Amino acid sequence: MDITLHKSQIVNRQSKITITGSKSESNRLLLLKALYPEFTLENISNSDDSNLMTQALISDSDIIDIHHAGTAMRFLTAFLSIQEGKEVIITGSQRMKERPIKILVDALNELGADISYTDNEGFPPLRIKGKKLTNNKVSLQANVSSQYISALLLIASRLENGLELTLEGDITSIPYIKMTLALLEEIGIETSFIENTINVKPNTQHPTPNTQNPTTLIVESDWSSASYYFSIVALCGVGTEITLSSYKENSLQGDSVLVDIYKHFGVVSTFNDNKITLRKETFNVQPLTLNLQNAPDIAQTIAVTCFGLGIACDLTGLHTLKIKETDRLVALKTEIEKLGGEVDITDESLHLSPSEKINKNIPIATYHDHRMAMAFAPLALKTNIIIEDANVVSKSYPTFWEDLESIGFKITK
Ligand SMILES: O=C(O)C1=C[C@@H](OP(=O)(O)O)[C@@H](O)[C@H](O)C1
Ligand SMILES: C=C(OP(=O)(O)O)C(=O)O
Repeated sequence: MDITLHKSQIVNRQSKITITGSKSESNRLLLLKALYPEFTLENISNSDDSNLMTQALISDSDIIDIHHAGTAMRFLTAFLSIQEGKEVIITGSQRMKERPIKILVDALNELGADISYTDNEGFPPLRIKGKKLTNNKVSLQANVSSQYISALLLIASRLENGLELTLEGDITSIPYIKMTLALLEEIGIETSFIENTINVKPNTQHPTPNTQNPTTLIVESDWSSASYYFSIVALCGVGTEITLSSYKENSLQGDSVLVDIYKHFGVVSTFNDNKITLRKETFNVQPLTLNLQNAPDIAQTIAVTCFGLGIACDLTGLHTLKIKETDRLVALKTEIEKLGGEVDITDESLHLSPSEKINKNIPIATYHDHRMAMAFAPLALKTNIIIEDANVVSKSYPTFWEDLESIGFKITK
């Protein structure tokens, strides 16, 4: 379904939006709950990816199709490898079959797993014969995707001797690794991360480490989803406010760095009572230079904000973008250039030149990538824009379009 976003204004200058739980935290906690059922979860993400994760964890089918859900694919590969006596094929969308997984499969097999490729070496689908993993030390390349590392950490406490993981090379997306370790600690598992070595202590006895004190874990709302509101406020007039719930100042999510980044565009954030209010203030228009190695999922949002404001930007640390839902660097260049911008990309960077106009009524292709749809939507504050295959947002934020309508966006099918 393609939709048209007509040139819009935020109706209520003090709009409020509630966003559901972080997709990243949810997918970790769902897996941990499958290993340690005693704790309860609140504010789990309503995203397709988390629903797929939930279903896959209880599936007794011998084929699991995880569609476009990258974290679920990686985390389940580790989970299924320790389900003794079970044999499963895990597959996904056409794009998933192009997203590399060899680094994780090699590490699991070195630990003693039995995982093979049904089609192309290095890529899903995988045939996984669940068994007891007997080794406890492994090294892996850390500059391709942190999801491989989190996947290993999530099952580590269930291995006989725990896990000692040595990370080779530059470590990408570090906040996601720290999030995994923090959640393990929250349920009582001991971990350490010193220089390039991570240790997780075993916890093979039943039930959970925290049995005497069963825990309810409340998932903080999704900061990547919040990024689109930072962009909206940045593109609005001075005085516009949007309040988002439920957020905290000390987040486990690396994308909370938005608070600092968007000061550059005059967006001032105030925390109060688990809510964050974004307010547009006057600001000095200046080019933006930023390394996003720790927060790759907000690269599209930031590039489009800069384009909407006519500001130049130099974004680096983007090497993981080409293996996500689509090659996000190529997708950004193609779509911003349709709108009249000028973009240069390398394998890990994006340069946007300053611009003065935005072409009207341009159809934006989304390439099965939720973040393409959501990142371009705020431009409707400047001009009419068409978003192709708009349902793609359900991968992480199913009510995105309704929420935009509630604050004044005019949308027709
Ligand atoms: O662990 C996670 O929840 C994620 C890690 C990041 O992936 P990479 O480490 O591959 O950059 C991020 O882009 C993805 O959306 C979610
Ligand atoms: C990259 C993303 O997700 P995944 O890797 O889990 O498919 C994302 O949500 O931006």
